[in-house]
Amino acid sequence: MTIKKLVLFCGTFVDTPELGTLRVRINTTIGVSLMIGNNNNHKKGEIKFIRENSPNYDINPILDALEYDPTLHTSEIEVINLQPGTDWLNGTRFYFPGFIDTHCHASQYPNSGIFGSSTLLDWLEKYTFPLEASLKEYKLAFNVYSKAVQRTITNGTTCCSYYATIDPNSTNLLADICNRLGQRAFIGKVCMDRNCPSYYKEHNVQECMDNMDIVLNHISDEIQNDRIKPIITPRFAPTCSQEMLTYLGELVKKHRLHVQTHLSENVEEVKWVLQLFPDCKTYTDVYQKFGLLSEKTVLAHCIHLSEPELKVLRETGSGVSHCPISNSSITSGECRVRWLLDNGIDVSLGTDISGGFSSSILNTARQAHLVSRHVAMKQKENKDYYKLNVNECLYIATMGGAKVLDLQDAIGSFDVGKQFDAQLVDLNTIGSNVDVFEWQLTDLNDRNNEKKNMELFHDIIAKWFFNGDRFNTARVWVSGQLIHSI
Ligand SMILES: Nc1nc2[nH]cnc2c(=O)[nH]1
Ligand SMILES: [Zn+2]
Repeated sequence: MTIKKLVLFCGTFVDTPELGTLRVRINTTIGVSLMIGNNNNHKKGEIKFIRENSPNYDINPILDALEYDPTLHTSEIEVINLQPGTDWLNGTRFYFPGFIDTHCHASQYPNSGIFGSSTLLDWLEKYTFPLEASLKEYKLAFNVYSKAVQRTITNGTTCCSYYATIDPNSTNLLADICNRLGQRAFIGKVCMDRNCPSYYKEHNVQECMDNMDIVLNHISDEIQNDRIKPIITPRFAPTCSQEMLTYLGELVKKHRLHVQTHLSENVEEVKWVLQLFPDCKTYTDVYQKFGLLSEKTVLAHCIHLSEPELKVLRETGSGVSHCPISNSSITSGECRVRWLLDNGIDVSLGTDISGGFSSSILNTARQAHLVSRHVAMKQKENKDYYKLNVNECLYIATMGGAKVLDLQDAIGSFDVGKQFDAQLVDLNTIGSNVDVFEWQLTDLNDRNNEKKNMELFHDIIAKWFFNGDRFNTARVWVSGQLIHSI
C-alpha cells in the first residue's frame, strides 16, 4: 500500500529558469509529493503543483491543494508555513533552488585555504597527493568527509559532484555520508596510474577495475538511492595511461555513466598533455578519443581552450564547471564564461575544494562575477559584454549546474515535475551579514508600482549575492526532505 502525502510550501519563490532571468512568484503555494510505500508512479519529492498569486497561501493553503486534487483527505496534507508575515513580501525572505556544485574534492577539504603561492603541478605534489593518500585511514576519512559534506549543505548546496580518492573503501564512505546527510551527490573514485607518487597511485589497470567494481556495486546494491550516483573520474589526462582511459571509456559506454575530469586548467599542464599524447591535436581530443565526452560529462576549468576544442565540447554536449576561486588562488587563469555560453556550452560552478578555499557556491558565484570583470578589462573593445550579471551568476549556480549534470528535468528551478531541492533564504536571521535598510525594502504585493518594487527586489537580491553567507541559509531541502535548519 502507498500512503500519499502532499507537503505545501508557501511564500515567495525566486529562481532563474533561463540565463539572465530572475523569476519571482509571490503569494505562492507549491505542493510536493512525499510517498510512503512502493508505488513507483508517485515520485518522492516531486513538485506536483504551483499555485501562484493564491488568495489562500497565507491563510488556508489546503484549499490550493484541494483545487489541485479534490480527492485528497486533509490528513494527507502537511503545511510548511514558516513564520507567515510581511518578510515574504518585503523581499527579505524567499525560497531559492538549492545550489549545485559541479566540482568539489571532498578529500581535500582540510587543505581549504592552504596553497601558498603554488601553481597546479607543484600544488598537487606538495599539498594534494599526501592529503588524499592519508584518507585511506577510515577514521580520518570519516571525519574529513562528514565535515566537508556538512559544510556544503549548510551553505545551501543540495547537489554536489564529488571527487573522493583512489581508495574504493573511503569513496564508498563518502557515498554513505552523502546518503545519510540527505544530499544529492555524484561520487567519483579518482582513477590514476601514472605520473603520480608511488605512495598514491593505482599500479595497473586491473587494480583500477577492481576498485571501480567495489564502488559501483556499493552504490547500486547497498545504497540503492536515486539521489546517489557514481561518476567516472579519471583525475586528468596526465595521470591516466592510455589503457586506463580505454577501460574507463568502455565502462562509460556500457552503463551510460556520468564522467568528470579536469581540462585545460593550466598552461604547463596543457603543454604536458600534448607531449604525453602526441597523436592528439588538442587536450580535448584526448578525452574525445577515449569516448569520455557526452552530455553527462563535467569538465572543470576549461580556461585555455581553442576554437576547435570549443566545437568538440558543443558537439558532444559536454558541460563546463567554472571554478573561479580555484583559478585565481592557484593562478591558473580566467575562464571566458561569456565566450562559452555564447557558443552554446552549458556552464556551471564548482568550488573545487581545495584549489578553491570556499565551500560556498554563493561565494563562488560572486567570484565568477568578479573574474568576468577581469576578462572584460583585458578586452580591447566591447568590455561590458564579457561581464556576467548577478542573475546570470545565480543561473549558473543552479540551472546551469542542473544542465551540466544532465539533470535539467529534475532540479535547478521550481517547476512542476521537478524535485523540490530548495533553500530558504532569510536576510533577517541572527548573525546575518546583510543589512537591508527600511527604504530598501520592497512591497511585492503593490501591483500599482510593480516596476519600482521589482527594482528594489533586484537590489535586495544583489545585496544577498554579494554579502550573504550561510547565516542566511535558514533551511535546506532535498526532494522535499528537510536536511538542514539553523
Ligand atoms: N584543481 C585541481 N586540478 C587538478 N588537476 C588534477 N588534479 C587536480 C585537483 O585535484 N585539483
Ligand atoms: Zn579539481
